[in-house]
Amino acid sequence: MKYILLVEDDVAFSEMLKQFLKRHQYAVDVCYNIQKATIQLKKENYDLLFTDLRLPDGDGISLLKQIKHSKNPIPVVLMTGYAEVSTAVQAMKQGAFDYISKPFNPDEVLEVIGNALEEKATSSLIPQEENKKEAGKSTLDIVKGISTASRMLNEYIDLVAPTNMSVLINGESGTGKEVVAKAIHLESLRRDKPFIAVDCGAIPKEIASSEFFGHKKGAFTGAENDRIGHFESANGGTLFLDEVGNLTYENQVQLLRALQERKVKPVGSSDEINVDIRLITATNDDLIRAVEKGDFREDLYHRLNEFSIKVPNLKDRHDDLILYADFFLDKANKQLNKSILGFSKEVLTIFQNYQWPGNLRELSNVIKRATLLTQSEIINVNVLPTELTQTNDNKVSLNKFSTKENEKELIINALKEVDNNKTQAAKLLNITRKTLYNKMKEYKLN
Ligand SMILES: Nc1ncnc2c1ncn2[C@@H]1O[C@H](COP(=O)(O)OP(=O)(O)OP(=O)(O)O)[C@@H](O)[C@H]1O
Repeated sequence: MKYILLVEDDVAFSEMLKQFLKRHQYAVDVCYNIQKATIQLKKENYDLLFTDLRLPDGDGISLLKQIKHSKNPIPVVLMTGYAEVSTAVQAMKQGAFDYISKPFNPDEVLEVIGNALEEKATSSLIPQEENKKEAGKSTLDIVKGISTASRMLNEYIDLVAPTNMSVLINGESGTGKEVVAKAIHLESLRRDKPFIAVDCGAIPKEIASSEFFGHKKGAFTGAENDRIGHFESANGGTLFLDEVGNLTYENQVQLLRALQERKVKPVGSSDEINVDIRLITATNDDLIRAVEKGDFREDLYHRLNEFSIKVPNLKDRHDDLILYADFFLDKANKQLNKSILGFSKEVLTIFQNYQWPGNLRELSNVIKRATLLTQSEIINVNVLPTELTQTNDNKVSLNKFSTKENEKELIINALKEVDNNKTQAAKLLNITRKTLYNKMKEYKLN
C-alpha cells in the first residue's frame, strides 16, 4: 500500500480527492498548509507528495525544494490552475516529477500518480518493506480542526499548557472539554505524570471529601480499607474536575483549602499529605451567574479561573465538520471491523445543515450507528436517525438540492452569504470549487 501526503487547502476538494485515492488502495494523509506538511514529512515516510501549487502560507515549490534536499527524496506531483502552468513547468525543471492542471479527470490523477510511484520503485535504493504503510493510517488521536474557532482554541491550549496556571474550560455538553483538558496535560511538563479525571456531578456529596482526599480504614461505616483520594492519585500531575459547578458549598470550601495550602488530610487521619497538582476544571454552567446568586464561592471561582478557555459548539466549527466526520468514520470502521469509505453527498448536506445540539459526541454516535447499519461502501441517508433527517432545515435544503430549477438561486444565495468567496460558497453548497465555477458559467453568474 503506497502512502501519499496530499497538501491542498480546499477542504472539501481535498476530502473528495482523499476518498478517491483511498478507494484506489492508497493510504493518504492530508495537510492544508506548508507548515503542517513540513512536520508530516519529517514524521512519516511517504511514497509521494501530491501538492497544490498555491497554499495559504506559500507555494508548493518550497515543499519540493525541501524534499529534494532530504536524505530520501520522494516524487512530487503538483496540482495547478490553468494560469499557473508556466510555474509548474519551472517546478519540473527543479525536480518535480509531473504536474496536473485543474480541473483534472480521475483517470488522469491515477495515471500521473501511478507513473510517479513506478519511477520511485525503479530508482529507489530503499527496500520497499520499509515504506509500507497501512491503509488510512493516521498518527493523530484527535482532530485539531482548521476553522477559525478551532485555531483559536488550539492557540490557547498551546499557550497555557506549559504554564502551571489553573484552567477553567467552558463549553456545552459533548464539545470536547475533557479532550482539551487532556491535550493541555499532554503538552505540559507534567505529561509523564498522572492525569486524573473526576466527574463532580457523579459524586454523592456525603462521600465527596473521601473521594477527593482519601480516607483511613474505619473512618466511617463502610470504610473497610485505607483509600487514596484523587488529589493524591494526581500528585505531580493534573487533576481534571468535570462539572465543577455541581460541587456543594461545603465541598467548595474543602477544595479551596486544599488548593491554597497544597496539602490534603484523608478523612479519619491526623496526617497531612503534601500535594503538587495542576488543576483543570470544566463546566457547562454559567459559573459567574452562580457566583452572583451565591451558589458558587467567588474566591474559588477566581482560583480556578486563572485562565479560561471556551470550547466552541460544533455548529460554529463548520469548516471542521467533514474532518470530524472522517475521523469518527475511521474510528468506527476500526471498532466495528468495517471498511466503509465515506458519506453520500446527501448525508454530508444533512450534516452541514443540522445544528448538532449534542456536539462532537452526537456526531460520533450518529456515525458509529450508521457504520454499523451500512452494508454498502458509502453511508446513505437511510441509516441516519430521524432527528437529523426530519428537521425543517434539512427537508428544505434537500428538496432544493434535488431540483434543478432551484440550483441557480441556491448558488446566488450561497455566494451572497459568503461575500462572493468561491471556496466558501462551494463548501456551503457541498460541491467542489471546480463544479461551482462550471455551474456559474452555465448560469452566466460571472
Ligand atoms: N478534538 C477532537 N478530536 C476527536 N474527537 C474528539 C475531539 N474532541 C472531542 N472528541 C470526542 O467527542 C466526544 C465528546 O468529548 P468530551 O467527552 O471531551 O466532551 P465534554 O465536553 O467533556 O462532554 P461533557 O460536557 O458531556 O462532559 C468524545 O467521544 C471525544 O473523544
